[in-house]
Amino acid sequence: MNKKTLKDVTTKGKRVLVRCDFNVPQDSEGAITDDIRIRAALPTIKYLINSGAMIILMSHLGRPKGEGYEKKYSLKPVAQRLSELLNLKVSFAEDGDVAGENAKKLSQELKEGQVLLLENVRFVKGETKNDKEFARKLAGLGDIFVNDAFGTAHRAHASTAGIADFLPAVAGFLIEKEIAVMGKALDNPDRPFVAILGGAKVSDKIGVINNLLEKVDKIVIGGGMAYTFVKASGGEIGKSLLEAEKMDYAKEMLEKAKAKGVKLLLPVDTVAASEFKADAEHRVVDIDKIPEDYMGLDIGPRTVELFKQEIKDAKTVVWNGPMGVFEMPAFAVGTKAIAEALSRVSGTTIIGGGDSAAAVEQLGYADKMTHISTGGGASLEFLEGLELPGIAVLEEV
Ligand SMILES: Nc1ncnc2c1ncn2[C@@H]1O[C@H](COP(=O)(O)OP(=O)(O)OP(=O)(O)O)[C@@H](O)[C@H]1O
Ligand SMILES: O=C(O)[C@H](O)COP(=O)(O)O
Repeated sequence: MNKKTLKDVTTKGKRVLVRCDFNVPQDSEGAITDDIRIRAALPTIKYLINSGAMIILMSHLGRPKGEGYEKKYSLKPVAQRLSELLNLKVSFAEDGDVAGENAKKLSQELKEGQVLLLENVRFVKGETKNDKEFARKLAGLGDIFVNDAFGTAHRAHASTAGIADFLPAVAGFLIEKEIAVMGKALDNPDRPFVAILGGAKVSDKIGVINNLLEKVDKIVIGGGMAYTFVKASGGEIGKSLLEAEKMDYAKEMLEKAKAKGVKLLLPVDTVAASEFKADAEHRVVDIDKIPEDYMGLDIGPRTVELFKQEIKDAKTVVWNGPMGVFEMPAFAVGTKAIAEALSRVSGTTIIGGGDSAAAVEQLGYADKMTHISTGGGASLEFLEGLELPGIAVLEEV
């Protein structure tokens, strides 16, 4: 990486603003169900503690609308978990303005080696708009900016990009590690190279397929991503997740794959449910014959076998996005089967995304994978070969 890191700057006695990606999955009560992203930030935070910096952490959580404090999206549970993991008090700036009076006061009071977490930066509209004034306000809290939020490095937001206009900006250890490991695996990948896409952020991630078709030998599409393709091919998808404006694009991608000789695989069957609920009535149906009032919430058994066959002999696999609503046991079968199939691949396996990583970890396959990236969309954009805005703004060596 040709970017400066933490080690290239003096941090002792400095207020260091660190952008992390603490966008962790939570249950309906707000309890954190997977803390990989918090643990992944610890090397940077511990280094700063030991170097005598005053540490001010920033993150987003979920996608609030930018209209001030909302309990559901508060980072307070993250402050508690972080404090347990560090075995150290982590102050929390309860502040709907994020960088308002309370945050200012608490950041001024920090002593060397102490840690403060700000509230969810997306409580302020200016964050996702990369607003200059909000970036300036955040920057006003510190002396140095460290970006360690690999999972959010594909967003040009105030706390990931704009802030670098006002402070010296360097990379944290997580960003450094992600780029090193993925760069090495993906620079000249062993083939067959297979990408598996799923999840629910369809409009966000469907766009990567165009570039992926230039890089991979096969693309396997499951999860919420599949139904737009099925519908675009003339299938009946009932109430399944659909990105209607992307249907033409999906059609184009199916044609492009054919023209390029890249195998693009869609599910052949699905577990369709009467509602989006853990105990909903459900049954297996053909992927293109989902009844009108049903929705596909997992890949079906024939699809599992088909996908497993395609993965078996791969030499490089990148997986992003679960195959179904794995948080509900009735719809977790496909994701579990794919995770298991990946754990047997002898080549390089890279898992990207908050939920995909959580699924692999919960199933006990984490140590069977080459790399579990903290980035979902970010790792896909990295794989596409795009420059991530949160990294582009950092100072060069
Ligand atoms: N068929 C489906 N219908 C609706 N939701 C689905 C379906 N399949 C998977 N999902 C949901 O997709 C979500 C995960 O998607 P997402 O695209 O956010 O992946 P991710 O691995 O978390 O990546 P990122 O870190 O980019 O968010 C899960 O909460 C899961 O329940
Ligand atoms: O989960 C992610 O992929 C990152 O935290 C980025 O979140 P976003 O897609 O809401 O920007």
